[in-house]
Amino acid sequence: HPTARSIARSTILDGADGLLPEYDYIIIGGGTSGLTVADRLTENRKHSVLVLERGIFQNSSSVTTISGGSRGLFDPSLTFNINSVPQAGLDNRSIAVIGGLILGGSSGVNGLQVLRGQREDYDRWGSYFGPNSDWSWKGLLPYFKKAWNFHPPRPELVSQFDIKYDPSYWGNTSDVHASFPTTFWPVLKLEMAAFGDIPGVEYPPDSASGETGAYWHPASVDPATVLRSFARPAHWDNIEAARPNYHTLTGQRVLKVAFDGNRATSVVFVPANATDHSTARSVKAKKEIVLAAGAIHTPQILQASGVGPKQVLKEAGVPLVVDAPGVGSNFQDQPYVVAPTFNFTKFPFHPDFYDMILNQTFIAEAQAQFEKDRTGPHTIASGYCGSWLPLQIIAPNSWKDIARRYESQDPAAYLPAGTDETVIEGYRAQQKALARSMRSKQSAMYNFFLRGGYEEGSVVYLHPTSRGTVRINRSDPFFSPPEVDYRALSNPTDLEVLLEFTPFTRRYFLETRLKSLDPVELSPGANVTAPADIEAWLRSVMIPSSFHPIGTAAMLPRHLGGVVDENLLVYGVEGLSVVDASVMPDLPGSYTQQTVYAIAEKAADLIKSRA
Ligand SMILES: Cc1cc2nc3c(=O)[nH]c(=O)nc-3n(C[C@H](O)[C@H](O)[C@H](O)COP(=O)(O)OP(=O)(O)OC[C@H]3O[C@@H](n4cnc5c(N)ncnc54)[C@H](O)[C@@H]3O)c2cc1C
Repeated sequence: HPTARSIARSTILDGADGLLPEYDYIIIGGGTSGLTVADRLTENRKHSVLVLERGIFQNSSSVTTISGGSRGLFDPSLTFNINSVPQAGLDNRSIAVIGGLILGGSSGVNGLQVLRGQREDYDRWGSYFGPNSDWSWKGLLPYFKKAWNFHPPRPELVSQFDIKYDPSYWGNTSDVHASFPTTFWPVLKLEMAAFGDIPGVEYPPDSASGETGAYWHPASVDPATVLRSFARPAHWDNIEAARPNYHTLTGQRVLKVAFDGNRATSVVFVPANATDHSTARSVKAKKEIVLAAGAIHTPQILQASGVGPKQVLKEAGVPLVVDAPGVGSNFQDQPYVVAPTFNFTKFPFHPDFYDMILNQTFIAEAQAQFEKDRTGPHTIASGYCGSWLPLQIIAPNSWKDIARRYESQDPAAYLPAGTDETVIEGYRAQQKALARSMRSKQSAMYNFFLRGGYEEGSVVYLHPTSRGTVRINRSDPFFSPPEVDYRALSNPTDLEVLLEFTPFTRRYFLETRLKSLDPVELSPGANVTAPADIEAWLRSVMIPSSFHPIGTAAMLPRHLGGVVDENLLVYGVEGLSVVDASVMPDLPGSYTQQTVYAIAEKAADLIKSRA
């Protein structure tokens, strides 16, 4: 395929000795957003840029292989893994908080699913600033197009599986690729058609058209190599286009941003394996310091730098630069439940998803085919289809009451005790907007994603109402991981919504054409029907995360607890911005990577425009 343009190749510094004393821009975190922004800022070769990344360059097969989805998730050398605060709402379970810790960040370990939220999601973000904000579907669409290079599915797949797609929602110049495999599991056709048996479910023209419904979507796979397409190969790798103005220093943990008065002037860092400050160094930024350490670590770095809730900083002994109550508040992720799970006891389809796990002959044949011409089952990453549905389809009898009860809550009632007034006001604004989304046909609350096997059951709750926190460790702000508290199910609306998901999912299996496959419920079991029993089961199995953390440095007006403004500049200081998933004020009705790349593209334009 044509390489659309020259990709960056930063000089990768061998230790901190090659550092310049000063750069125009320093980017903290060489992940999904950080490498995208760094590439764009160095394109004209005028500005000097340093990327500081805690992980290292890793190109093992755990990163590149796409067959079966994320392998990095199971390779501890590629990720951080923090234990969350025990979750009172989840039988006191502690949850693994996992993200990419390599050059390329989470884009190098994620599940490769490429999904855009609904139009209303991005319009909602702008609405917090008023009617003229260009944070909107219309304002972001050019950046979605710039961020992604779409490759349509093969014609034979399109006709075999009735796939709808429309390239007009996509671009074709980026080196971040979105593509389809050369084959799909046969049962998916029936499973996708079954969604249409449910009243109200539509099939939009494309997964990226910003609508709800059932659809097929691509994966972040480069179709030319059938390897993972992610921020590092897309925005960093190309040796032919060396950019002398662009340095990358890997294996370094940023401890904090240092200020001269209110101006962010330098970044303090240590080798990633350091356990104290004795080897700390610092490097200066002339124009701007850009935070891109992800939604878990960006708030840690801000707080450790003196930008955060003043009480938290006081308890941690960190001198205050600016009281920013929103830093680390408003933490959100998408709860995930592997169930209800059904087994199709009459299953005339072969092959299926489980052949790639259990059938050694099949796996070997697939491997031979893949080695021959890079086609076949090994081109299948993880999920490529499912449904993203509004509450009124899921809960036809109760959606109005759920939305009404949610809207009438006191916004402070379920936030942590002592939450700042501005953060409460921000939640009040979100509450109004989310209640509207709950009533809208065009905002998805529920997602069922299909794998194409004789067993299915993967449900994601797209717009939880509970809000968590990410705080520095008060006794060791710099070297201990931050304290991550999902506060799962702290808002009772989440349980109300989730209690509707189980009967709805049962309807999908038992009251559509899928009943011809004699589905039998494996988990939690057909006898678990009383709300109290479903609740007990949910509390024991639900994971409050789909690895989509956001919101901890939210782009919201300051009086609504915002941390960054519409230009992504941190309030109350100068020369400091945030460009990663932390800035999303609330979740899109989809997974997050597609949106992170689009935000980063827009961020790069914003930064360049103030150069
Ligand atoms: C296992 C997993 C599966 C996922 N699956 C999907 C999926 O299928 N589809 C989808 O759309 N989304 C998925 N996501 C989410 C998506 O990948 C993320 O939303 C997105 O990549 C986040 O980008 P980011 O730039 O905010 O952060 P990241 O890409 O995580 O980048 C942050 C970078 O900062 C570095 N860093 C952190 N702290 C420091 C420090 N102190 N000093 C220096 N560097 C630091 C990190 O090492 C990392 O490289 C998944 C994520 C994970 C982890």
